[in-house]
Amino acid sequence: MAAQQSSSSSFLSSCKDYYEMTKPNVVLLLLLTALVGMCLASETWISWHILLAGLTGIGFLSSAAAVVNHVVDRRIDSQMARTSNRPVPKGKVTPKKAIIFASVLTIVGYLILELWVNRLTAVLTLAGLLGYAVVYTMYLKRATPQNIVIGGLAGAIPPLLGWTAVTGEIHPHALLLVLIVFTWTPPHFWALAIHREKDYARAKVPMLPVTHGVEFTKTSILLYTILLCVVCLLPYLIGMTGIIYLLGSTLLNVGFLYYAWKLKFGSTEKTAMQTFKFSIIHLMVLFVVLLVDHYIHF
Ligand code: HEM
Ligand SMILES: CC(C)=CCC/C(C)=C/CC/C(C)=C/COP(=O)(O)OP(=O)(O)O
Repeated sequence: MAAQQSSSSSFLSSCKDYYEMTKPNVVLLLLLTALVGMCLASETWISWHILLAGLTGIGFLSSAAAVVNHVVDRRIDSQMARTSNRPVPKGKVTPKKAIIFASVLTIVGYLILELWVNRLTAVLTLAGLLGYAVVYTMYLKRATPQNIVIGGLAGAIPPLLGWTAVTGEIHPHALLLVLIVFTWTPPHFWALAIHREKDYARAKVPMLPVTHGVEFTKTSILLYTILLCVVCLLPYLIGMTGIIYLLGSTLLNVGFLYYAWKLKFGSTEKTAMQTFKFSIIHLMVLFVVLLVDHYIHF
């Protein structure tokens, strides 16, 4: 009885480790942006089977990319306080088992997209996986402080994946959604990188605060946030969205600008982390506002 109990609790804790490697919170936000891409692609309700198969396939391939990142980065992760407790550096999951898990997710996810959605979405999602797991993680992250600017393209692609899942075509409106996430990524990540600068320096990862200093990074965050405000206006200016989006995105952008300004000119120890946390709320609410605006269009 006791042996049975301990084997079931070790099975549960093993499931928890595999789940953790998929970066579930990141993948959930990626899926929200994909869902919004799907809904904005059509004037009518989208079919349930595209919605389910599309989100499952995109979710599986994004999760697979996150698992590969855990394996490739295990040395770096073991040297940073934020990541040293992850399942692979802790030895709770072997790299081999993690790669088998990532492979299963990749094959199943790809087949779902190829068989029940369309080939364009399957291929673009696979490109997103390779962009994050290979181009960003294996190369850019270790090579240049512009790593997250270029690598950010992989994380920005889900709205396009959602759009192509519904229409089978690449549309300029979908690319504009990608541009919003792409411009949002540098202030999102660099705020955290300032807070964790010592971690990155110790692990010898050339993140911007390590190579160019904290002040330069704060200026870059402010400039990208201003750029984000301009990019966020475009959907309204080209008639893609209505007044609800204009009001909602303006409020959110004022909030982001407030944090970016404070970080540069009146920062306390907490401001970088507050800016990072706000960035996540900003993107999440922005995409919900896009959705509301789409269905209640004045
Ligand atoms: C190259 C691009 C990106 C980089 C380098 C990056 C980096 C990071 C890092 C280092 C964390 C902290 C993770 C942790 O504490 O375990 C994080 C958290 C997060 N990121 Fe990003 N990110 C990127 C793109 C994105 C994108 C595109 C999204 C969603 C659309 C996103 C959503 C999130 C969320 C939701 C969290 C919070 C995770 C949690 O609390 O568990 N990130 N990001
Ligand atoms: C198919 C598709 C859309 C794939 C993209 C999927 C994906 C998981 C993108 C997220 C970007 C992200 C969290 C980067 C952080 O990596 P990091 O190594 O800098 O952060 P860490 O130190 O927390 O691991």
